[in-house]
This record gives sequence, C-alpha cells and structure tokens, in this order.
Amino acid sequence: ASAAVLQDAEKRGGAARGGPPAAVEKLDLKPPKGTRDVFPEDMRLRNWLFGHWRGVASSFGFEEYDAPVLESESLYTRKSGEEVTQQLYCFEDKGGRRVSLRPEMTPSLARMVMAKRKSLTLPVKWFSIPQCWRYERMTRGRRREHYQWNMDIWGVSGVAAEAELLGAMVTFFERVGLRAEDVGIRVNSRGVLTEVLHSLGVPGDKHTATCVLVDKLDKMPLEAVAGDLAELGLEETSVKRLLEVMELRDMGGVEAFLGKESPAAEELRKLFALAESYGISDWLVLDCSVVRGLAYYTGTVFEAFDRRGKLRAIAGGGRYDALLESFGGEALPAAGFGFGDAVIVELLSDRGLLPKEAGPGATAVVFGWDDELQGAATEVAASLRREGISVDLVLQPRKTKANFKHATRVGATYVVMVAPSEWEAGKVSVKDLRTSDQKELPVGEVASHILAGDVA
Ligand SMILES: Nc1ccc(Br)nc1
Repeated sequence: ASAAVLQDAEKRGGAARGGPPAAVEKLDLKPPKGTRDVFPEDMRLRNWLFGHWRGVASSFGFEEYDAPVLESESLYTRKSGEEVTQQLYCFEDKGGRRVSLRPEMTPSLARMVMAKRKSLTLPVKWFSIPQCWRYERMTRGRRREHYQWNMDIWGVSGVAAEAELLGAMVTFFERVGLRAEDVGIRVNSRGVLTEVLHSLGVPGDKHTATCVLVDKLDKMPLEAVAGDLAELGLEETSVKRLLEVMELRDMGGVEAFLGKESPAAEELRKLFALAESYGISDWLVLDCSVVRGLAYYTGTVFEAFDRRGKLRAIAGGGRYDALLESFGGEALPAAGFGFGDAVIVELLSDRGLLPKEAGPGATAVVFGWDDELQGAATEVAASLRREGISVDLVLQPRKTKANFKHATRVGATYVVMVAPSEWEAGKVSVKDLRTSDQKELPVGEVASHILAGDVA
C-alpha cells in the first residue's frame, strides 16, 4: 500500500491504538431543518396518542393501510393555488423522475382505491397515520413534517359517512378527556357556496378556486383576496353576497338564504339529525364561513377548533366525490378527515391532559454481584424472558445501589440479584420494590413468583 494510504490508516487507526486521535470534524447533532428527533419520553407520548387514534379507528370498524412517503409529484399538481401544493417537498430523483414527499395522504389513498377498485368491497373504511411533509421557507422555524391521522370512507354518497367520521373524531376527544366545552367542530357544506355562486351566474369551473380563496379569508383581510376573486370574475356585489352567506350560523338563516328546497340545506339538516343520534350535537356548530383549503372538497366540510380560540385548527375534513375522476378514474363518493399530531398536543398540554405515567419499563431488573456472575445473571434473565416477563439485564458491573436506583427510575417492580453464595445453592434474591419484601428463591420459582405478581 502506498505511503499515503498507510499514513491515512495510521491517522485513523492511531486513536484505536491509543495514539493521538485524528482531527475529526464534530458532527452536527441537530436533525434536518423542520424535523425532530423522537427520544423515548417523546415516543411514549406519541405511542399514547397513536394508541388512542388506532383504538377509535378499530372501534369504528376502520382498517389500517399505508403508502410510500414518496410519491410522484404529479399526484399533487392541482392548479388551485392551495398552500399544500405550493409547499411541496419535491425533487428530481436520480432517475430524473419528479417526486415528492407526500404533503397529505388522501391522493395516495385515491391512487390505491383506483388500483384495487374492482376487488374492493364497498364501503371502504380505512385509516392511516402517515408522516406528511412540506417544504416551507424556514421563515418561521415551523415544522416540515407531522403525523396526521387519516380516516376515510369510500362508496357512501349520503351524509351518514360524515356523521360516522364526526362520531369517531368526537369519540377520540372524549377518550383523551376533552369535552364539548373545550372543543367544537364547525360544519358547513361547500354546496352552500356553490348554490350562491350559481345564483350569481359564476360558472361552475370557478367554484373550486373561489372556495380556496374564500378559505384564505380567515387568515388574511378581504383586500388581500378581493383582487384574486375579481380575477375569477366575481364583481363586488357577488363578493358582498358571498360574505353575507358566510355570516350564516344557523339552519334558519341557510334556509332563508337558499330556500327550503336547497340541496345543501337538506344535507346539512340530515347531518345534524344524525349527529343527534350519535349524541354529539353539543360538539357541532353550523358555520358557513368554513370552506377548508383543499381544492377537492365537493360537499360537506368540517374543522375541529379549540373554543378558547387560541390554537390553529385541530383537525379538518369533508366530502370529496370528484377526486377519482380528477385522476382519470370512475367517480366514487368519498369523505374523510385529517388530524395532525401538533395542535392536539398543544391543546392537551394547555388543559393538563397529557399522560403523566412514566413509560412501561421492564418488570424486573436482573444483575450479577460481580463480573464472574454475568453468565448466571444472563441465565436467570433468559429464563424469565422465556416466561414472558420483561427483563432489563444489567450488562456490566455496577454498584448494587446504582442497580436499585436504576430499577426505580425505569419503574421496575422487581430486582433479582445473583450473589455467589446463594447461586451456589441454586438460589437468587428477589426484591419487590412495592413492598421492599425480599426473599431468596430457587431459580426455577422466580418466574411463577413474579407472574403471581400480587403484592405479598
Ligand atoms: N401538509 C403539511 C405537511 C407537513 C406539515 Br408540518 N404541515 C402540513
């Protein structure tokens, strides 16, 4: 090998043989911008949240699915100016393909439903908890990824689907200790806006873009949107009419504005009646200003909000009957919601409802008195694990006091010590940390003692 290679090897290997370490640039320990590491205590919170989401989904008969986090960019190139498509985490891969980290799950779901359409038994009730991405200029240091609980029902054209979704969302809120006084769900139908736009002579192909613009009104002043609305051909009088209908907050107002025969009024009446049957009416608020920002919604829309008005939307959803056709497929009615993992945690934290229990540590900590007994301690640990008992085996000599401190910290119930004299007699010492009760037991009886579990 050339002198340079030897020299490099010496430099790198030197440290291993106790020589002076080569000058190594220190690794940047932060994860990529907008992303976060999930350490065990964070993972326990995430598992708790996802556990409730999964529990509700399965109690409502939903099945879990998943899809690649990476999709063809073409899945998201809708020309409706939505924020979610303007912040795509997209790039060209090494094969020259335009791809994107998914900003939402619904398009992937639509692709999967189209792919399996012929073999699917409708209705399809599927859920997933995907990590979704956006590439936002880090102007505000906001996150670029979050996990979002998705619940969707395909093949049901009536509002019974939306009622089921709202029922599931409320069930989750109740499971984590939130009440209708804490959280409301604003409900509307894009049909309200569509019927008004129709009456104003606005062509149907402008309705979606109008909804996306109108959705921006709760984030920016009318002046900032009026120009774009005018570009869509909405005169001032029409915009005024739109703003009037968006003020409506009760069915009476909707029926007066649109007429009793209005299909939008009818579907809202039906939805609120079913909500009564679910016992969730207290959670729902009719609010005709809600249109949601996703272009593909075609009917009902809804969003969960904190009634103190401090936080951004907790969750949002609606009906999207035309999505498959927009992908060149055959129409199939669909409704669903997305529920992010960020705002809900802020809300639960504000309300003191985050779970407090320490993580479920091992049931037993096992250690040998000294290094000679590491093999014995390993035998004991293996025998307990074979009986289904979780064991944290101490892997290197440590003071007994430190082992007990560790056991308390990880929430273990038992400490099993392997000491020389007892081991010679085929015994170990088992201490119950709940009672401080300590006894010497033959190795073969430790598992049954622990599995009996009752406090002595
Ligand atoms: N769509 C989306 C993706 C990622 C985050 Br963080 N927020 C919204």
